[in-house]
Formats: sequence, C-alpha cells, structure tokens
Amino acid sequence: MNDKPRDNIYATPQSMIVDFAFDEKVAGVFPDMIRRSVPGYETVITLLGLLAEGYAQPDSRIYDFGSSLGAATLSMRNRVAHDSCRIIAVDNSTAMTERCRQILAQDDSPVEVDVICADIRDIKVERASLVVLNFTLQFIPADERQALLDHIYAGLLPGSALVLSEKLAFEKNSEQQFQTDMHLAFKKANGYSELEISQKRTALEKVLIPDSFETHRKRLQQAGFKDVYQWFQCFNFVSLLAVK
Ligand SMILES: Nc1ncnc2c1ncn2[C@@H]1O[C@H](C[S@+](CC[C@H]([NH3+])C(=O)[O-])CC(=O)[O-])[C@@H](O)[C@H]1O
Ligand SMILES: O=C(O)C(=O)Cc1ccccc1
Repeated sequence: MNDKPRDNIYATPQSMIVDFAFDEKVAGVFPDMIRRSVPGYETVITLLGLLAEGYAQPDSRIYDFGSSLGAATLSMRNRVAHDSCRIIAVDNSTAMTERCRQILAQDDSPVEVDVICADIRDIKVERASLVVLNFTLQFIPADERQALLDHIYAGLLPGSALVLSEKLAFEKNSEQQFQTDMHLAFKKANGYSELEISQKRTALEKVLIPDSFETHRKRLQQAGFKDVYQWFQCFNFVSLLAVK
C-alpha cells in the first residue's frame, strides 16, 4: 500500500539533539514524515491544484517556494493549462532539489518546471500569477518575513494571489493548548512515540517559529494584499489566500 520509506529519525534516544535540518536523512523520508506530522497536508496539496487552475494566467509564472520534493508543484502542474505558464520550484536544500528533479522527471505533464536550489530570499519574483509558500515561511527568521512578503507582492500580477500555509500559534492559551493537544494526538495516532515527538519538538524549537493568524493578516495587509481568506484549517495548521 504505502511503499514510502518510514520516518524513524527521532525513534532512538539522542544524547544531543541538534537543530532540525532538511538534510539527506530528512529528504529520504519526507513524504512519510510530512503526511504523519501535518494534519490536512494531503488535502492542501490536492486543493493547491485547483487554486493554481483558478489563478494561472497565460505567459505568467507560478512560484513554489520551499518546494521540498515537489508535491505542490506536481499537483499544480497537472491542473494548469499547458501553454499558460511555467512553474519555478525553489528550495535551498540540495537533498530536496536533487530528489525533486528525479520525481518531476517521472511526470509527463507538458507544463515546464525549473527546479532551483537557492534561498527563496534571493529569488526575484516576476510576472507571477500565483506564489505558494506551503509550510515554508515558518522557517524564515521572523524579522525577515515582512521583507519577503513585500517582495512577493511586488512581483505578482494584478488579480493574482499568494497561498500561505503555516503552522499557527494561538493568542488564547486555552486554544493553544487544545490545538497542540490535538496535533499531538494526530502524531500518536500516526504511530509516532512520545520519544519521537519530544525529540523532534526540541529539534524544531529554534527552527520552526509559528505566528498567530493576526500577525500573518497584518503582515499581508502591510505588504499590500487587499484580501486575506483563511480557506483551510486542520487543528494548528492553516492555509491562507492573499489576493492582490
Ligand atoms: N530560506 C529558504 N529558502 C528556500 N527553501 C527553504 C528555506 N528555508 C526552508 N526552506 C525549505 O522549505 C521546505 C519546508 S517543507 C515544505 C513542504 C512543501 N512545500 C510541500 O508542499 O511538500 C515544510 C515542512 O517540512 O514542514 C524545506 O524543504 C526547506 O528546505
Ligand atoms: O512535526 C511537526 O511538529 C511539524 O510541525 C511539522 C513538520 C513536518 C515536517 C518537517 C518539519 C516540521
């Protein structure tokens, strides 16, 4: 049924927990890791295809920022009319981009994809009909998030959009508790042990910094987006659509 290598990176006790990195080890188990760790991930991936179909404009570009193994790119590639635009998939992990190129080569969609190994903060956004940050902004230092969104906004065509999927922090303590408890229950139900969950939490502590919905909304408005819709939520994971 599921032939994807299983994630057991944090299954054995580690004497020193190093910061989480998207290295070869993570890239090798990534589809299993993200499916068992992010509630709603597969639904978001599927629905990104529909959003791309809706927003793709002729002679424009779709940017997939933090593309990992290209799941969002693949979903969009198979929904976009083939002569309308090309997809630019960017990730700064060589382990991810190398595997991503192999995966995309197996797919026969006529939509062209450039897979670029680079920091998304160094990529010029031009003539974009859609930009996707699917669980990526949370890994960018908090004080650099506004500048990145400002730059994305400037490169978007009129009427186009940004999809921002993120792990969320909640302003009310009781909701933060509820949502993180449910995320924990989701991970346990997917076969992760207490040890795996706690060691990964430590590894992510300084690497994945979630913001609240209000912080995201203010940043997107500050960048210039006229509307911000929350189109998806599953526990503490949300996806927003910001319209130019
Ligand atoms: N500064 C950066 N520049 C480029 N890439 C970066 C940067 N920082 C982190 N990344 C990359 O962003 C990705 C985040 S995963 C995205 C899932 C994917 N979108 C998916 O729909 O499957 C989300 C997760 O693992 O929770 C990793 O591949 C990093 O290498
Ligand atoms: O596992 C978690 O707690 C997460 O927040 C999601 C995640 C998924 C894959 C890599 C890093 C973080």
